[in-house]
Amino acid sequence: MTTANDAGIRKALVIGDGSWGTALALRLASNSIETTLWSAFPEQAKRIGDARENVKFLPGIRFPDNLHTSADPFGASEGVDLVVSVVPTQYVAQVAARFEDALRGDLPIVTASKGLEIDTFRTPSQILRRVLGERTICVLTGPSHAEEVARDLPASVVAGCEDEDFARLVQTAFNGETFRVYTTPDGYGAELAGALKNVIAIAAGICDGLGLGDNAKSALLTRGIVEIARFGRARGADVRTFFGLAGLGDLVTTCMSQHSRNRAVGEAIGRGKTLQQVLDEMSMVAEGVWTTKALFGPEANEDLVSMPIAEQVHAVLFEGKDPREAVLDLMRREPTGEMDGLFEGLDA
Ligand SMILES: NC(=O)C1=CN([C@@H]2O[C@H](COP(=O)(O)OP(=O)(O)OC[C@H]3O[C@@H](n4cnc5c(N)ncnc54)[C@H](O)[C@@H]3O)[C@@H](O)[C@H]2O)C=CC1
Ligand SMILES: O=C(CO)COP(=O)(O)O
Repeated sequence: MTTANDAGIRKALVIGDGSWGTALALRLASNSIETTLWSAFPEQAKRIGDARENVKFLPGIRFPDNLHTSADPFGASEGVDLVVSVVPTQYVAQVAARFEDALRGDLPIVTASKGLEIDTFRTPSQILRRVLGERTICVLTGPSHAEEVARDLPASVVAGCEDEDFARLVQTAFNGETFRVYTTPDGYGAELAGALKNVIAIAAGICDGLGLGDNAKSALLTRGIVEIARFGRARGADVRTFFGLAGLGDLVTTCMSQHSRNRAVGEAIGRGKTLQQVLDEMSMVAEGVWTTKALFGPEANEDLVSMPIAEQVHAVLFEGKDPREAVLDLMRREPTGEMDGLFEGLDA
C-alpha cells in the first residue's frame, strides 16, 4: 500500500486546535508526517506545546515527537505539502484571512469543518475559496467523533473532491488501520450533509431530553435524512451522498453519541434549559445551532424545500417555542408520501 510519505506528503499543517483539529493532526502524525497544529491563540499554542497534550479540547492524548504547535501562520505554513482547515465555520473567514499571504499559490486545501456561515449560507469550502482564491478543496467528513478517533477506535470517513487525484492523495494521507478513508467526487454534497445532519442531531437531542422513546428517535433520524437529502438535491448535490458516510453515517453517530455537542444542546433544551443557558455553559462548538440559523437566513430561503424538522428546531432555538409543541406540530402535519420528490427522475 502506498504510504503518505511515498505519495510525497511529508509535512502538514492543521489549522484549528479544537478537538477535531487535534485528532486529525494526531492521525497525520501517526502516518509519519511532520505535522504542525496551528492555534488562533498564541497562549493556547504554547500551552498545548508545553503540555504535549491538548488539555482544553482533547485531554488525555499524548502528542508524538513529530507533532508540533504554532500560532504563526508563516512559520506553520513553511514547506507544507498538505493543509487542513478545521476551524468552526463562523471563524473560517477570519482565520483564513490570516493565512492569505502565507498560503499564496494554488496549494490545495482539505476542509473538515461542518457548518454553514450564518449570513451568507456559504460552506467552509466556499468561504476558503473566497478568502484564499480559487483552488482545489477536498472535504473530509463522516462519522468521526474526535474523542474516539484520537483513541484509535475504528472509524470511516469520505474525502470528497471533484479532482479525484487530490481526493486519493487525501485518502492516502489520512488512511490507517483504524481510520478508513473512502473517496467521492461529490465534495459539495458531502459538505452539505455534514452541516445539515447537525440540525437533525439537535432535534434528536430534544427527543432524548423529552424522553420520547426509541420509536420517535428512529422516525426522526429517518425523516431527517430524507429532509436533508431533499434539500441537498435541490441545491445540486448528488442525492446518493446523503445515504453514505457523510450523510446517514454521520447522522446516526451524531444523533446517538454521548460525545455529540449538537445532540447534547438539544437534550438540555428538551430538559427545559434555554439556548442561551446551554451556550453559556459550553466551551466547545455546536455547529448545528448556527447552521439552523443559516438555513432560515436570507441566502437560503429562496429555494428552501420542505424541511419540517429543521423548521421546528429553528422555532425552538430562536423563537422560544415549547419543544413539546414542536413535536405535536410535526405529528399533526398533513399526511404525505414517504419519499415524495426525493428520487424522482433519477436512474434506478
Ligand atoms: N469534535 C468533533 O468530533 C468533530 C468536529 N468537527 C468539526 O470541526 C470543526 C471544529 O470543531 P472542533 O474541533 O470540534 O472544535 P472544539 O469545539 O473542540 O473547539 C473550539 C475551537 O474553536 C476555536 N475558536 C474559538 N474561538 C475562536 C475564534 N474567535 N477564532 C478562531 N477560532 C476560535 C478554538 O480555538 C478551538 O479550536 C467544527 O466545524 C466541527 O463541526 C467535525 C468532525 C468531528
Ligand atoms: O461531526 C461530528 C461527529 O462526526 C461531531 O458532532 P458534534 O459536533 O455534535 O459533537
